[in-house]
Amino acid sequence: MSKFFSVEEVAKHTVADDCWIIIHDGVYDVTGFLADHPGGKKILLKNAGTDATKKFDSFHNASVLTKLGAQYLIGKIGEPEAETAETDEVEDVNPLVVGKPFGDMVPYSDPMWYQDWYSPYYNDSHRAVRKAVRAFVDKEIMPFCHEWDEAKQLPRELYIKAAKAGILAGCIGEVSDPETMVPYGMPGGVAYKDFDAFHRLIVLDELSRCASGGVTWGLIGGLGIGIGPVIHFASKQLQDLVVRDCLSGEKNICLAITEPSGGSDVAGLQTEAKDMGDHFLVNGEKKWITNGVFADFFSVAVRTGKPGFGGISFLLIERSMPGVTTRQMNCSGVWSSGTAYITFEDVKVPKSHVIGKVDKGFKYIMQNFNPERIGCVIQANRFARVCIEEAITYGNKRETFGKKLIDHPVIRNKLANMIRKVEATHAWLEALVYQTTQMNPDLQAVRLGGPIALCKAQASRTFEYCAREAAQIFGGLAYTRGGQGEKVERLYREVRAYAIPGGSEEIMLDLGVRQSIKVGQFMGAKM
Ligand code: HEM
Repeated sequence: MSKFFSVEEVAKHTVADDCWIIIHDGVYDVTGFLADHPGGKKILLKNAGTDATKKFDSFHNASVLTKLGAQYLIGKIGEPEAETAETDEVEDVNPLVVGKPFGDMVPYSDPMWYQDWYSPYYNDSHRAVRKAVRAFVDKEIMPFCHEWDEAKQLPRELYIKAAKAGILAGCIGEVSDPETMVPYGMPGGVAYKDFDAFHRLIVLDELSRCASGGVTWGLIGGLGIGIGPVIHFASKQLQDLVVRDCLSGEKNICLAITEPSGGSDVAGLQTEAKDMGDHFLVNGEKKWITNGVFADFFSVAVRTGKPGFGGISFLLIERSMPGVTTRQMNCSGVWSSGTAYITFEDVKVPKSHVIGKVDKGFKYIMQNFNPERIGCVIQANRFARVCIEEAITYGNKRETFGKKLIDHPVIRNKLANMIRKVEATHAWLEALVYQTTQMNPDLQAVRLGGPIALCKAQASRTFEYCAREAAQIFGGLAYTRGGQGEKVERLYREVRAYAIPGGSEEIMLDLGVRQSIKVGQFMGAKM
């Protein structure tokens, strides 16, 4: 039980060897912190013995108190509360509430169905997943994103914890044999057979609330796209080798397609796999490979046949195979995700490690693109949403020219434009995800490829726009790593990691129109 102090008692502790401060009704003895306070010693002494809540809030994120401040907390202002008898009184019901709201209610900081709008897509099982993943992210991820980014890696325990919480399995497509391949239950206690595309959307969306592409790419980036070819096209033997270990967080897999000579032009890839009878001899380089720094398995696109898209195959390469080397790349963002430059030098890959059929790899790459791009949309749009949340919250506390930022029409105009883009993108995303739950999978590549490509470009441009506008609202704080502008500064650096990989905006926009025109022609459009 905490100790209680009166305001008068705190007011007696105002000198360098005995300095107390009140923040949000907590009493902090900061004597031992004076020399280390990043904002300086004098400012604490100037406010010693007083309630400095307002000033504290204007200079810090709330997390500073829970993370760093906790060690200086010595008690609370007030008196111990008397035990209250339980009553049968009915709680006040807010007349504005129409359903079951969830989250902190900052406008537009969550999708509208969280703020209790009616939606045809979600039921109680989705609410259970939402709650479970949010609790996990708030406790296990959110407080540590900055330090993991600076350290350029995620702790191994995070993969294990995320696996146990069902988050790893909740971010990939359906596996053929969940009984043996999925080691833990799904989030929110939902049965595997009932876990649908909207549960998956929620898992990734909630995960992205951490506002770190380093964390999302680091935790599930390589897994989500690297395991796709394995679960959909590989032999049972390869699936047994890879899937369970990756879903238990013990091992990592990545997808290696892009090369130093080209990214979006997949058909031009050059890494060579020479048929040597009982094995392939692989030589080549891969670049910008998410999770490549620490991956145990690599789903690698190689050239086994003629030039162009007809001569590409997929091989499962293991790090333990001699000739595999990876090094960390220095990118502008997503630091903790282990982006790698990989060299394969005379790597002998047994024929049993061919994923699917030889020379059919291009088709597998194409099929992998739709879920990958939907994943990019989910992350980018949640990041854009975080920019709205941060900007609204900051705008309500920061004052300039005698009034709060939010009271300046120019700031509200910025927010309005951010909001309309994010909400439009989210509605399109949900409509597309719904199609994936209804449409014959063979039709999806043709009918959904174009709209998903356009939606990816829509999401990354929305993200870029919102990161820019939030950075303007935060001013210098978003130009400095850490502190109050931490999330916005980091996200601003990470925009390109969504606008380029998985199909650059330029390719997405062009593909979206080309494919829609073809579909229109097949459907008899008179153009
Ligand atoms: C338990 C009490 C406190 C703790 C643990 C604490 C911690 C910190 C930390 C970690 C920073 C670095 C920036 C960040 O990470 O947010 C910082 C900066 C700062 N703090 Fe505190 N602080 C405390 C109390 C206060 C109080 C009471 C004031 C003012 C009355 C204050 C004024 C400042 C200022 C002016 C900065 C620099 C902000 C900037 O760089 O823009 N701090 N503090």
